[in-house]
Amino acid sequence: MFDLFDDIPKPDIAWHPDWIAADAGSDLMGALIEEVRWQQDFMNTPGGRVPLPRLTAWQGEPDAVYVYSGIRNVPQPWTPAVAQLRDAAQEAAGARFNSVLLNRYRGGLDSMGWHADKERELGPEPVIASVSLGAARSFEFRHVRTHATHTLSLTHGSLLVMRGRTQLEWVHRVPKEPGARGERINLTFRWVDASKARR
Ligand SMILES: O=C(O)CCC(=O)C(=O)O
Ligand SMILES: [Fe+2]
Repeated sequence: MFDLFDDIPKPDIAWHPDWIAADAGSDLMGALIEEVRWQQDFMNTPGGRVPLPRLTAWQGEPDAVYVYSGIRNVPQPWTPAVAQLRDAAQEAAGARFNSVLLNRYRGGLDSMGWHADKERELGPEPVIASVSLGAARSFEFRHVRTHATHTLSLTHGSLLVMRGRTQLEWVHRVPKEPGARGERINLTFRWVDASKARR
């Protein structure tokens, strides 16, 4: 039948809300808080250098060098809980990952602004596997041309796989939610081809 809404674009994603059981997810979150070397990074804005509104870490193979804001980021070695999640994410996504960006949202005022993960070293149609633990937060997609939006609640133990043209056609963010209580950790597993990096 003719459907008025057939034209509304949808991001190319796979969504597994109950990917990790709640107890196992809580154990993993505790391990990640302990074993990961969390750091406070800064970004350059017209108003000066400001702290990112979250803690971050970058792990992976030594050659998975990632350049952003002109900074060459050499990954930290894999730690045990991260490596365990990487193996499971590879299996679920049917793709290989040589690095991961970890984000730690300390509360509802921590956030990540609109962006697409489309650095050259990720290639044109990257598969990105995003694991969420802890406090559920909204994850919004916005279509770059139509501004259509799509919102998911990234719950404890969930896996979101983004692929195909998602990074070309959509931006995404984790908005501030002053009412959200508690910490959240997110891991986005990627394949970085350092030879494609801008130099
Ligand atoms: O915390 C999230 O769910 C988003 C993470 C993200 O978009 C990224 O690391 O590029
Ligand atoms: Fe992202």
